[in-house]
Amino acid sequence: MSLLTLRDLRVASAAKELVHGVSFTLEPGEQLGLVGESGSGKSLTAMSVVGLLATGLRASGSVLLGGQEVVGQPDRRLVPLRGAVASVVFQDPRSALDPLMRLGRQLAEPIRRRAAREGRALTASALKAEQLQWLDRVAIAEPERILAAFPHEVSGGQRQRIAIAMALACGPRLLIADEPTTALDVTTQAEVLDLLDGLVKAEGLALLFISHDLPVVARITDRVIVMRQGDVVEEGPARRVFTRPAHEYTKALVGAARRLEAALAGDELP
Ligand SMILES: Nc1ncnc2c1ncn2[C@@H]1O[C@H](COP(=O)(O)OP(=O)(O)OP(=O)(O)O)[C@@H](O)[C@H]1O
Repeated sequence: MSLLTLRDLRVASAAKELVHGVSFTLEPGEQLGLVGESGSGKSLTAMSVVGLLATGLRASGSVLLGGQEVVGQPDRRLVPLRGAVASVVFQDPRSALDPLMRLGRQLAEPIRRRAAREGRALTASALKAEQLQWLDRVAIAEPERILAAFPHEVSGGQRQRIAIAMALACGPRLLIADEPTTALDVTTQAEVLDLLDGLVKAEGLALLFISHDLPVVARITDRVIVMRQGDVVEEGPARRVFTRPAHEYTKALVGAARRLEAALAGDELP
């Protein structure tokens, strides 16, 4: 059974429809990219998967996550799916972190929730060992200082690493990453992306990776869906979409990415 199946997902505000019927499936362990310019409906599609649309927005159609319908379900039905089946890493790690709580306490929460779900007793020393293990897996140096720190006392890259650790510590089968590196500087972007890619593959997780950056998506996903103004305009293997785009809009996205790469490399622009 597919881990995730969207059938004719539509998202509308009181004023208008914003996502016009998106359908796709995601298999366990598969990495899928969702690309498109700003405002194309990527985030609304992704947030519909976990039933986290803003007030005033309504989803219709069907989203089956881990075999359970998400659309139209009350929060109490969705809470058990969040973290256990799918968890989310957002563009700005501050949205996942409480500014007034030490990072160690925040990281302890998903570790405790997972242990409770799995019926494991967790002693204080076992909890500490798991916290340190997660910090190691997200390549955080000075783990003791970081555990005792508040979010504003660590760098943006470290905040995102902690947010990734928290998302994975829940033990999900699907990780949704919504522009997870956009808020970081270029060097940190590459490091965090490699980290995310490595962890997802090591854990055998499915990934729904959202970005406007087609080359990045092509690098870490198997398959790509291209969205424009609330519609899917192209879907296919990541390499093929990047090297031989079929739709005019995808051609424009690829062309823009190539021009940017050439400019950064100091080549002459075509
Ligand atoms: N709460 C809301 N109320 C009304 N319209 C919204 C709301 N959230 C998003 N929209 C609109 O829905 C459309 C799709 O938004 P969405 O956030 O999914 O785009 P996106 O492709 O993720 O863009 P970005 O890359 O900038 O995040 C946009 O036109 C946006 O303005």
